[in-house]
Amino acid sequence: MAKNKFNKSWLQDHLTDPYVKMAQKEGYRARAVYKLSEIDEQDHLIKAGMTIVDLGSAPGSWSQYVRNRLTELGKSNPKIESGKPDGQIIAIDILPMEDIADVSFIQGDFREEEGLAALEALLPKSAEGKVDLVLSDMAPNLSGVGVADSARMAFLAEIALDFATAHLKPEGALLIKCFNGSGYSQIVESFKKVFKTVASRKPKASRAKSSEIFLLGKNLKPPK
Ligand SMILES: C[S@@+](CC[C@H](N)C(=O)[O-])C[C@H]1O[C@@H](n2cnc3c(N)ncnc32)[C@H](O)[C@@H]1O
Repeated sequence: MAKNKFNKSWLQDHLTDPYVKMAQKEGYRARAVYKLSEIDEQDHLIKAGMTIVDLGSAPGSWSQYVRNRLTELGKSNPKIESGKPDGQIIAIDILPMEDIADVSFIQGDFREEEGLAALEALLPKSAEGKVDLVLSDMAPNLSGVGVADSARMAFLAEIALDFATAHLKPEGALLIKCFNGSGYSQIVESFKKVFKTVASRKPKASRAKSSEIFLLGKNLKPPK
């Protein structure tokens, strides 16, 4: 009964949500795109020529947005073929994702060695060809038990941070989704050990009643 009530209220919110309508109109697969677009507009994350990794990419609206931005930026680079992005996009999700042109997608679990290795195999090989931006909208399947869900989310945040530490260029950035609950302050502390600047973002498209918050780290500190 309680579950039905929850589903009804979610459906009501979804049907009247302006971001859902806008996403449908603009051809994006999820309203989540407006969380990334707002943060990108504020923080100028996406720039021409970047290699960008999208963790937890399905159904694909963040990858679509990144592809659109890099294609827009490619218009002013005569070396880029018309309609092509000026940059590289690599995405991973446990779930399947319908193809997006110019996005290299791996279906795999980022927590598992196999998924991580498949992702790493797609990264640029040259020393100067490291990653510019790592995005993570990964979220666990919620159990409804706050402490357990926060712990799973914190684990995803930690492994995204490990990946970014290993693969980002010194001036690179990492944007991740977190829950502002138990474990959040530890994630912020971990970010502060790795990045010179750390900021939290709560974009308008992120529902006010959700504890979702995004953490942005920029410019790696030199390794000790
Ligand atoms: C909120 S959705 C992402 C939405 C996406 N940013 C978009 O704009 O379409 C979270 C995604 O994280 C994925 N995910 C969760 N844990 C993961 C893991 N360990 N490895 C890969 N993907 C994972 C889920 O399968 C889900 O598709």
